[in-house]
Amino acid sequence: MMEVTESARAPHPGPAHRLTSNSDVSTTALKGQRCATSPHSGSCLRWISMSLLPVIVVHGGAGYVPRKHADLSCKGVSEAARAGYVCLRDGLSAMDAVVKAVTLLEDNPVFNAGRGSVLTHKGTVEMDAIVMDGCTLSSGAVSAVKRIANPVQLARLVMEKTSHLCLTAEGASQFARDMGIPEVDEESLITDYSRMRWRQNLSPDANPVESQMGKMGTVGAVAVDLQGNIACATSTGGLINQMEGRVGDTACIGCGAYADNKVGAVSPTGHGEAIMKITLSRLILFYMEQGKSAKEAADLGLAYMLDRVQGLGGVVVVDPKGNWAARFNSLQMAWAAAQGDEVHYGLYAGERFTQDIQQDEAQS
Ligand SMILES: NC(=O)C[C@H](N)C(=O)O
Repeated sequence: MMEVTESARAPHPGPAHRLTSNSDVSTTALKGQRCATSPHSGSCLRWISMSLLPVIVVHGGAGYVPRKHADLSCKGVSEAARAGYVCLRDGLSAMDAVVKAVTLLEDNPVFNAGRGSVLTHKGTVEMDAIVMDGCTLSSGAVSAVKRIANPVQLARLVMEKTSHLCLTAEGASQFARDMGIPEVDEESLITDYSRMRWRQNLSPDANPVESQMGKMGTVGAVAVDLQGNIACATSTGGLINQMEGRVGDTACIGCGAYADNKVGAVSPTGHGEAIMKITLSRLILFYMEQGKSAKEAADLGLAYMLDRVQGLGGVVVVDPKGNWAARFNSLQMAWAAAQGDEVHYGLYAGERFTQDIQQDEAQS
């Protein structure tokens, strides 16, 4: 994994910051667990941590974050993690929490998802999103969907209201209309920054593959709730100047997300074609099934992707006990984790800031 020395960058404005020197952005194993059965989950048996649950970990995309977006990215992921954590603390499900967090990130124009999505070669917005429930292995996804503000919510409806796993393009739009989801003006999803980068990449001497790393910004979340149920969600505008109709990893189960109460959950970001070639999310969970920790498995999966298909990216990972990891081999990845009434976040490798959630709530 890329080792970046501790950044001189100041943490984003806000109370109660401290910079830790902990370069291991993941939790350690814990003591004191019990086994429990949820009234909602039938036969799902889970090991529940007394101290590490609930937990949510979010990311705002791997790649290079422009300097002017660095603080906004950290603020965005911290707020999303915090909002998801409040859901969990209030007893809502892991699925509620990841959808809440990803919805906020989609609404934030700093990220490449929902509002702020990158543009296709033709200058249009086509988005992919997925959710997965680790108790039942139910999943829902949409791909190449247009003119809706929150694709992650549509993905959840695909999971809950249809017998399918993925709806695409016009079929997904028709389903959104059937579900009463309002259509938004495409312009409202497009930022000046996205349009500027689209124009730059239309020029004949542009290198769109290289510039992918300039704004990846896909968003995602993984969570374990108080019942020990696990869920994940991922949402993206895709790759800069991608072909119309391109379906990336985000809409594909096992690639752009996977959650299983027995093992953990993964939400990745990075070059979608590389992620799909090695089915990154499921691969990382496979390593965890073999006994690797969340951090070890994340590093092994990312190293394999780099070695085998020269793909860069990042992941957030949780296991059923609430151990988590945020790992990446790109230059940056905005991430945040909320656990034990603290939010940890960072942007460069080895960087970790911490805020106290209760103290912040008392001050606001
Ligand atoms: N920003 C990203 O992570 C891109 C996304 N994985 C895709 O290829 O569509």
